[in-house]
This record gives sequence, structure tokens and C-alpha cells, in this order.
Amino acid sequence: MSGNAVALWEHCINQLKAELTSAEFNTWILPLQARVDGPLLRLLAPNRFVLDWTRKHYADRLLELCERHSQGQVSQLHFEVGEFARETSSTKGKGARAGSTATTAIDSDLATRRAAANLNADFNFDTFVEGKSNQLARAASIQIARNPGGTYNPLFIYGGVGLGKTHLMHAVGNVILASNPNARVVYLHSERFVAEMIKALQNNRIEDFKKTYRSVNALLIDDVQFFAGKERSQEEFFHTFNALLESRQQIVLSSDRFPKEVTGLEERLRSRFGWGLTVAIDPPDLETSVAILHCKATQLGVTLPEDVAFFVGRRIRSNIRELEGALRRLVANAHFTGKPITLEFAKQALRDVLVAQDKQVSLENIQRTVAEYYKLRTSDLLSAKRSRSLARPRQLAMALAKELTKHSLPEIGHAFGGRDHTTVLHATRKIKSLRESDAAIEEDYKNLLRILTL
Ligand SMILES: Nc1ncnc2c1ncn2[C@@H]1O[C@H](COP(=O)(O)OP(=O)(O)OP(=O)(O)O)[C@@H](O)[C@H]1O
Repeated sequence: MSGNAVALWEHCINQLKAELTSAEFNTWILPLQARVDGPLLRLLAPNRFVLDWTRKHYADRLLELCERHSQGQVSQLHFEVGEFARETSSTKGKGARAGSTATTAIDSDLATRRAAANLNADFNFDTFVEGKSNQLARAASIQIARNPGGTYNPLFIYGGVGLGKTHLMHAVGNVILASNPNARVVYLHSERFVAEMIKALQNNRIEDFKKTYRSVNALLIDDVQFFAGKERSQEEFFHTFNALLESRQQIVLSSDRFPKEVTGLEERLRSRFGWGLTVAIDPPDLETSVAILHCKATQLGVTLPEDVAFFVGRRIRSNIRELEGALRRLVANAHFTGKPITLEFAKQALRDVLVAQDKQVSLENIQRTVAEYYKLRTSDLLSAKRSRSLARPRQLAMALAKELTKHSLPEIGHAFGGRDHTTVLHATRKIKSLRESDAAIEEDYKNLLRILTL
């Protein structure tokens, strides 16, 4: 099946997944295998029952999706009972018939399993740029993807917004799925876990819910800080967590802070989060930002001149998602106007973004700038460690956050590793008095103000 045909089938299953309940999707759509032969979409069902039901209830919708997505090129459906041959090492690369049929089945199968697991195929290790800031997290993720349920369990990835935690989790899931055709992987945002659990409770299906999550080979839960304050969900997750760990299945978790500092979680859960391996992702340094820009530009089919990449990387420092947004805007602008992407063009096209960026000094930006200034890691700045070499820069960063942003004291405390608002208040007062008595602090403060408002 060509890339287009795979994309067509992926489109169909993603649409149906959004339209159907997960029970319907898992029962009727998930077992199907697909193949495109000219204008024909051939669907293989594992048995007569699935075939009849799917044809009766979903054929019209599937045909509609196919026609629309393929712009009329695929316009017929054909259902059969059966299974495409899987590719084995003995059929790999042999004659056209075995090769093409086998690859087709594997591709469509993988696409279906990926959709069922909520995984994005674009988030993989090939598209993840390595830098000092994410080296350890990347290496640990690769290790786990190759050897799930092994030594590092759970893997806990933490770091600020938009720095690649989700990307790495998907990459782990994608490798596990691709290397084991029987592996069951589930990626979920913690809020979705909570929502599904509530739905299961309302519909008297909590036993099914438990069974589903306790029978996976890899469970990837994003942003676990959102479990805070949700006791019933924590309880359920705690048991799922234990069951998976006991049966040596892999767990990967992410959060915006270190496990011990996720507030609003039961202590037993917090301590378990730290049982395996905990790795940080920090904001990228300039070189990594530039490399990421080049990588994303290539994916968009453009080549970015070096000076433009450095300009964008230097000016947009808060997170990688924003870096990507700026690049997309640049590429779209160049496309519409037909102009080449030069430095002048970039300055012009990104004017609004940069003005907004400059005005709105973000908390991440302050943390990252202060960390760079004192040659620390952002994660240390947010940690509970109290050594003087960390405490003073942290207080400075909090004071700068109060001065340069509109965030409240509790919000600032929250962003600095879940600290209390009184800690922030104390920091601002302390820095105010130190600036009057200590020339070095005054100079640091002024330097940082200048860098942040440049
Ligand atoms: N090292 C990297 N190489 C390539 N792309 C990256 C890298 N790090 C992050 N990205 C990209 O940046 C975007 C944001 O990353 P991601 O969604 O993984 O962030 P996150 O840390 O999970 O953020 P959040 O806390 O908001 O969930 C994605 O498009 C991702 O592909």
C-alpha cells in the first residue's frame, strides 16, 4: 500500500475513533485490516459477525470518508473475511507478491493499532533533535522503548511547557508497537484518564475500565500533575500502577515538575513515581533550538538560511511549541507572497509575534534566563534544594517574575516547583533589601532585567 493509501486508512480510522464510543471502535473497527487496490478499499474482517455488522453500520460512512479524502480516487468498498499475511523474516524482501501484500497488511495494521493507542506517528525518535537539555531523557526513552518493563520502571520525564515530553512518550509507544505486533500500548493525558474513569463509574463499567488499563504492556500518562486533588482517580491509578509494575509492564509518566514536588498527590503515589528513573528536560540552548528549527523546516519542505534560524532561535526562547509556531508562520507567509525567506523577510513576517513575545516576558523565560545567567539547570531552580547557590538565584527569579509579569504570587509560587505564595513574597522583599545593601546583587538584577526586556 502506498504512503497515500496508508494515510487514507489512517484518516478513516481517526475519524471513526472520534465519532464512535471506544467500545464500538475497539469491537468493530480495530480488528479490520485494509488495503487499497485502485479505486477499491478492501477490508478484511476476522469473522463473519464482524464483517456483517461493520458492513451494515459503517460502510456508508467509510465510503464517504474515503471518497472525500482521496478526492474521488477510492470510490468502492469490498468486505471479506480473512487476514493479510504478516511479513516474516522469511518473506521479507522476497518476490513482489509476498513483499507487497505483507507490507500492506503490516502498515495498515500498525496504523490502526497506533490510532487505538492514541499515538501520533510523527512523534518519533527520528524527528526528535538531541541536545544537552534533553540528552538524558532521550537516552532513557530509547532504552525503555527497546526494553520495556525492564530496569527503568516507571520512567518519569519532567520539565516545562512545550519542551518535548509528549513527543518522547509517543516515540516510546511507537517503537514498542512497531517492534511487537501483539503489544498493547495506551497513551493518555491524565485528565482523559480521570474523565474515562468518571464515565465508567457513571455507566457501571468500572470493572471494564480496570481491566482495560491493567492489561496493557505500556501505559503512557501525560501531565500527571493534573491528578492533583482528584482522590478517587489517584486511588484507581495507584492500583493500576501497582498491577502493571508487578507484572513488569512499562509505565512512562510526565509532569511539569519533579515527582516529589507534585502537590495535591497522595504521598504513596508521589513516592512511587520516583521508584524507577526520573529524568529532566530543560529548555534548549540556542544551538539545539536552531537544530530543531532546521529539522522542522525540512519536515515542512523548506530550507532555512542559517542567519534566519539563529534569529528566530535567539528571539523565541520560551518553548519549542512557540518556536514551531513562528516557523510555520514564516513558511506560510513566504508561500503566500512567493518571496524567499531572508533575514529581512523573517523580521517583517514575525514582527507581531516578536513584539508580543518581547512584551510578554513569560515565567519560563525568566527561569531559563536566570538559570543560564548563573549557569544552573532550570530544573534545579524549580527543585526543593535549598543550597545558597540555588536559593539566591531562585529568589531573584521570583522577584523578577513579580516585577515583569502580571502573574499573582500563588501563580508564581506554583510555577516555581509548587511553592507557597508566602515564599514568593519573602523572596521579593529579600531581593529588594539586598539590592540596596549588596552591589553584586543589584548588578545581577539590572543585568537580568536588561536581558529579559531587550
Ligand atoms: N528535541 C525536539 N526535537 C524536535 N521537536 C521537538 C523537540 N522537543 C520538542 N519538540 C516539539 O515541540 C512541540 C511541543 O512538544 P511537546 O508537546 O512534546 O511538549 P511537552 O513538553 O509535552 O509540553 P506540555 O507540557 O505542554 O505537554 C512538539 O511539536 C514537539 O515535536
